Amino acid sequence: MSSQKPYTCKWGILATGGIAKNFVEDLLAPASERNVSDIRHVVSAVSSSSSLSRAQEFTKDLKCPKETKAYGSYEEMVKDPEVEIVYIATPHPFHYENTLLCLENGKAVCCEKPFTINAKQTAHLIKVAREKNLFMMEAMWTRFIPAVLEIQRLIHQEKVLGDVVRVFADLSQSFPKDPKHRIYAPELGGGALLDVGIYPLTWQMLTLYQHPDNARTLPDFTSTFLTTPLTGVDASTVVVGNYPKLGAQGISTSCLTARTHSAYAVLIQGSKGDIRIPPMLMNPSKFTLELKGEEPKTIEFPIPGHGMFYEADAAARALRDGKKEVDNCRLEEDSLVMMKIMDEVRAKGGFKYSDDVEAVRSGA
Ligand SMILES: NC(=O)C1=CN([C@@H]2O[C@H](COP(=O)(O)OP(=O)(O)OC[C@H]3O[C@@H](n4cnc5c(N)ncnc54)[C@H](OP(=O)(O)O)[C@@H]3O)[C@@H](O)[C@H]2O)C=CC1
Ligand SMILES: O=C1OC[C@@H](O)[C@H](O)[C@H]1O
Repeated sequence: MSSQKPYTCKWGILATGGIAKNFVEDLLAPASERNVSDIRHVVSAVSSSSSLSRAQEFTKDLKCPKETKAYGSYEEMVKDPEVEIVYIATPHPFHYENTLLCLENGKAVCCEKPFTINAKQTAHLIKVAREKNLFMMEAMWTRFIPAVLEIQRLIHQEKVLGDVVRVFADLSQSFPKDPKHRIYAPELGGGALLDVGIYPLTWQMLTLYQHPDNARTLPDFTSTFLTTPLTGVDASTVVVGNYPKLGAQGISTSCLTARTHSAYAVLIQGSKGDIRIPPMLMNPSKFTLELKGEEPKTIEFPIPGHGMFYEADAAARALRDGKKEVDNCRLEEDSLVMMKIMDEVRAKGGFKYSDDVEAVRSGA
């Protein structure tokens, strides 16, 4: 074990909903449980736009240390000098303004997926982060999960599957048909593509777009976007990408009214065999490698918690090292490209959110 003092990363938490709870539980988990000793996380502050008491209850329920401050507004928290980086956990339409608020107050940002509603908003955030020389990342946690990194190594460096020819990825969950729930509500950025479809698309990016022989060359896309009469958002979306440099195809599907089949959530097929990932594809802790003519082998990467600490660790190391973005989730080449693809899929489907939700600030 290194004798150097670990780098302390001081987090501010913006919003107190479902995913903020998981993220904070992971920040508070001892880093030693995942064999990490070079960094540590501190929850310096929690803010709620609802009320101070909601922020206080959140810190109490999650057993945050007594030093954790509670704020009844996001605006107050971003002025706290003890906060180094803010984790944004509001519904997607607020990511753009929330991130600007943080950057304008000199804070680094780790913002939940999707980064914003559209590519224009993401491009503006990148411009502001660069002008202010601040670290920023999209909290696409899948990109930092150990099993995922191992799969990338196996197929890109070791080339265990030979030529990768096809990748299927699906995230489908059957949600209660509540038009007010953020998953269906257009004013909260509802719809399959932005909420769940981004994950199977991420798998296409991780395996094919980022393949060294493709070198982040954009694929040719075809897509279908099925809207629901409930609220008009997409309930089911399919995106197929052709990667001519690889001779490969990626098929990404998502649905709000059916569930991913238990057989696999991701199937990566190559000339020498395949890799199967069981549901759920966001944070897999195991996968099965089946090479032609060999017995299938399941490889496990246990996750001692939700698995959100891996993205937090990557952010902390980047801050410690003075970097402005993380490696496996680059701002222009990964997050902005993802938003451009999703813009295109929505445009082909003839779907737009309200002007308010799609807006960028004037002069952006
Ligand atoms: N990485 C992952 O696995 C997951 C990521 N997500 C992402 O995280 C984001 C939040 O999702 P989730 O935690 O499920 O959402 P919740 O509805 O559970 O929480 C959202 C929180 O945002 C704040 N908020 C501010 N303005 C509003 C508003 N007008 N309406 C509703 N909430 C508001 C509230 O906190 P307060 O009152 O304290 O300000 C609220 O509790 C989404 O963008 C989603 O894509 C979601 C689930 C899983
Ligand atoms: O990121 C997510 O992953 C899990 C889903 O249930 C949730 O709606 C989504 O936001």
